[in-house]
Amino acid sequence: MTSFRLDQTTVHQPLLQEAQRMQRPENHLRRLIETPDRLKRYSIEGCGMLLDYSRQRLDDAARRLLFTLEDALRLRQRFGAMCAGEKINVTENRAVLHTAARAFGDDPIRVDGRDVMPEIRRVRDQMKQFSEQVRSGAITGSTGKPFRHVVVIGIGGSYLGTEFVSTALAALSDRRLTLHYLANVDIHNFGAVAAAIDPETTLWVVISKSYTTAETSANTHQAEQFMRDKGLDPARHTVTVTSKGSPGDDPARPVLQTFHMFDFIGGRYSVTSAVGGVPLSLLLGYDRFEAFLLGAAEMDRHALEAPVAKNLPLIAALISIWNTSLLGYGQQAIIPYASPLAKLAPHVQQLNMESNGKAADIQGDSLEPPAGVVIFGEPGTNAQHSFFQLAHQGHPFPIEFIGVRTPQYTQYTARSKGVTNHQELWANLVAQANALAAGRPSEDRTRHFEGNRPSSTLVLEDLQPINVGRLLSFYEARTVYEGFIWGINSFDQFGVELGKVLADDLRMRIARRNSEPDYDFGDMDDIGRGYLRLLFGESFRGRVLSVKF
Ligand SMILES: O=P(O)(O)OC[C@H]1O[C@H](O)[C@H](O)[C@@H](O)[C@@H]1O
Repeated sequence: MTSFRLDQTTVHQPLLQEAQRMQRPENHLRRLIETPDRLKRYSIEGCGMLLDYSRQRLDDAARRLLFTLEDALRLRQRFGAMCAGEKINVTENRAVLHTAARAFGDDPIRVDGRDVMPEIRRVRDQMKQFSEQVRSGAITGSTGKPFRHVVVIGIGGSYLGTEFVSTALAALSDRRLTLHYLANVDIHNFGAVAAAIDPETTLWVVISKSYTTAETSANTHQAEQFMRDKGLDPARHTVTVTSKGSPGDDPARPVLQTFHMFDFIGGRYSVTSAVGGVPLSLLLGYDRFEAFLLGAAEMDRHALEAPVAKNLPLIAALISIWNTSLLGYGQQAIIPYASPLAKLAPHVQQLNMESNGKAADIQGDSLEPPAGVVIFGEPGTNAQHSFFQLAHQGHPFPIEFIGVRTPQYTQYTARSKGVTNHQELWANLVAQANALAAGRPSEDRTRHFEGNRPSSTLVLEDLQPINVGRLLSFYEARTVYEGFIWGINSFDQFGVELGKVLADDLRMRIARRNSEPDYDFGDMDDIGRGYLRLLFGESFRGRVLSVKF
């Protein structure tokens, strides 16, 4: 039988032995990076990107073995099946076709025998037309004024990826239009947005695949009430991005326009669908959005076609598995030395951790230990001045650094200590990766740097839409490949359900108290009761609080 998960391959035990061998002092990264041509032999280029993994704890023997996983687990073949519309989301019996959202050829992509491309093209055309009409002022708010504020209401996959891309490309945006996000149900979030917009010139873009998400519903109600209070008709200031037939696609509740999402594109993989497409083409212009899609499509092809030794996301996935499941690191950081990529780590947190934080394989059998890795990150150099103390001397974690060769602003060239800001940034990027790898021994333990801390560096030429598209698809493909190696379904998310069910019950009880002031939560469990009493100004024991905190 062919294996579908790492720990069932014949190469698993040998890989564990290789990982053991890497613990020996002679395999310290300080030694590995001194081997001849290390950088040349442990870096690859493709799709306008460079991946340097010379500072990973790998030597030729370990790498050779790691690369055999491609064949043992038929990784690219499985990636191909995904792109061809096979229903690899087995628990939900769905195809996984985020790659179709940026496919531009004439080839059909079929699900259950039906070509999905005509619908995808239709939504793309709709986005192009709508964004052009809004940007030109042909479509206006209800009082005839052009839209100047776009508020995206959505959470999780209906928010994070778009925020990553809009932040990355903000320098190219139409400065007449301001994009705001309303994700959290926290009223502070709504209050801040309400204070920043001008209702007459505001377009609300409600994004929800299900259109039943509690936070999104609450914020949409809040927005509708706010518009009515200002004497404006919310329907004439709203578009929805949602699944066909959802409550957000109800002809009985008309809005300016509805853009469809499809069940074969999961929320966290949906940036290249209308989820990202509507806000990004409003902000940047449709042509820039399309350039972004073309970059993502190019990386999809690379991920599928490049042989393992030259395949950027596949190598990144193998390294991630090597670090997590073989060397035993439980965390990874993404540290872009480019502030426009500040929202990359929050996006990849959802993309990767919601996809791969799983305890069962695709056949429903237990995984011990569970799959997944904790991902976090902040831009450098800021990170150096906050948590890098721990990176250098505390509990170690692998890092993915990202460098950008040409910044978005090239006109500010004042020099400090003989260098420009951008050059200073690069000096730090290179220094950090070296310091982590090589360390610096000292007799004084407080000043001792153990080193041997792995990192990779991804270099992009610039932050134009095409490269941001490539980067987005790189992380998607990396996540998918990791899931294939662990043998899990990276496309469901049952782990988020339990908390929602419990919140439903609590919401009902709070609503009951709102209408029945005598209801004291008496039929609840002790701890839950205590917290709901607290919310209504009583102590855990049911007395009215005298001191407010
Ligand atoms: O797009 P929606 O249906 O509103 O879902 C928004 C988000 O909420 C859920 O809880 C999931 O964890 C996410 O994967 C999803 O993207």
